[in-house]
Amino acid sequence: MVVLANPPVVDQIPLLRSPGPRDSFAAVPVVDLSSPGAARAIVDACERFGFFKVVNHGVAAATMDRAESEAVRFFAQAQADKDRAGPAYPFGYGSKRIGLNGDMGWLEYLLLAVDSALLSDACTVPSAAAFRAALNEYIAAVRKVAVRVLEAMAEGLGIAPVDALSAMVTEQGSDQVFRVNHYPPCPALQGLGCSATGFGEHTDPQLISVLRSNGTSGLQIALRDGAQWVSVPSDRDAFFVNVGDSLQVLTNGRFRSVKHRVVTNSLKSRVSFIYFGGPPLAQRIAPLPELLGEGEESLYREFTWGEYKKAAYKTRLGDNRLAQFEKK
Ligand SMILES: C=C1C[C@]23C[C@@]1(O)CC[C@H]2[C@@]12CC[C@H](O)[C@@](C)(C(=O)O1)[C@H]2[C@@H]3C(=O)O
Ligand SMILES: O=C(O)CCC(=O)C(=O)O
Ligand SMILES: [Fe+2]
Repeated sequence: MVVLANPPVVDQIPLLRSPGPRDSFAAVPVVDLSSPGAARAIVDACERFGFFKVVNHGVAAATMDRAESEAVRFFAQAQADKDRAGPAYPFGYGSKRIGLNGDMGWLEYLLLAVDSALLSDACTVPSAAAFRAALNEYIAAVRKVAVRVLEAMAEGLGIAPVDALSAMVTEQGSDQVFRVNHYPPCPALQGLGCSATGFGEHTDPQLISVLRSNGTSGLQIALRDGAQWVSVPSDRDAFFVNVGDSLQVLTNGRFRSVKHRVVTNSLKSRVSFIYFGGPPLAQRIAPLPELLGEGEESLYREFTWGEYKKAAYKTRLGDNRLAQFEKK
């Protein structure tokens, strides 16, 4: 039997079949955030895919471009300088290792804490004033998008008050995380019919994640409960929203947290920004009463966000983190 070894450069990184043109997800739901139909369209997309694209979001292209070029400048530094911004846990620069339980990907990243609408003062990385200012401008803007999306969800679901969901990510002590990912190209795999895993398959544990990337594709989502992976065509002018595990529980499974992953490109680097909206640690995560039909029970045992986060951070990326909280 012939066993094909990974080329040494991607040793330890799982390989995936390279996406072909037929794997492209042309039907990604697009929500025009300025339209009166946005609330309905968001609920529909969350029920079908747990994922959608947002256009007409009102964030200036200059805000996104500035943050992107500062990030490119950061990652272009010598490895020793970037390492000085590490380790990634609890917050800082990391490379290839994702989480603390053995996951590896072809990427480097900054994992950062957000306090209110700004990078937390406790998070001294990144230290360059221009990069911090650009990220703060971006974070304030993307957080507003997250709030508008969560308000539209509440409206579409018929939940009052309109900030029933958004308040969870804006109130004092909310657990917001911001991540900058850089996936360098992986030319060693060019023409081999496979790609390196950038970020392995997973669901996000929070309520929602709002993602923006440069024009390089790589993001894939799982359709039909993981039976099929499709590539999401990149759009540097739009945001992409993931339903997270906590929102799945708050809606008693009506919205599904979307399984997603990133595959690397052999020639172009991908830079992405992701805002993760999580509630305060003490927030109880349980289905909203308005969403439970008569006699309908929660599908999950009760837990707080702090309990869920602690359990989630003990799991591997691809594990089904919600399974241990499902009622048998
Ligand atoms: C392997 C892991 C990385 C992760 C913590 C975990 O143990 C399981 C959840 C992972 C995830 C996915 C979404 C976000 O990127 C993230 C910051 C999060 O909150 O949960 C990561 C965690 C991480 O990179 O530390
Ligand atoms: O980098 C990306 O495009 C997505 C990464 C992701 O899913 C994550 O950081 O949780
Ligand atoms: Fe994710």
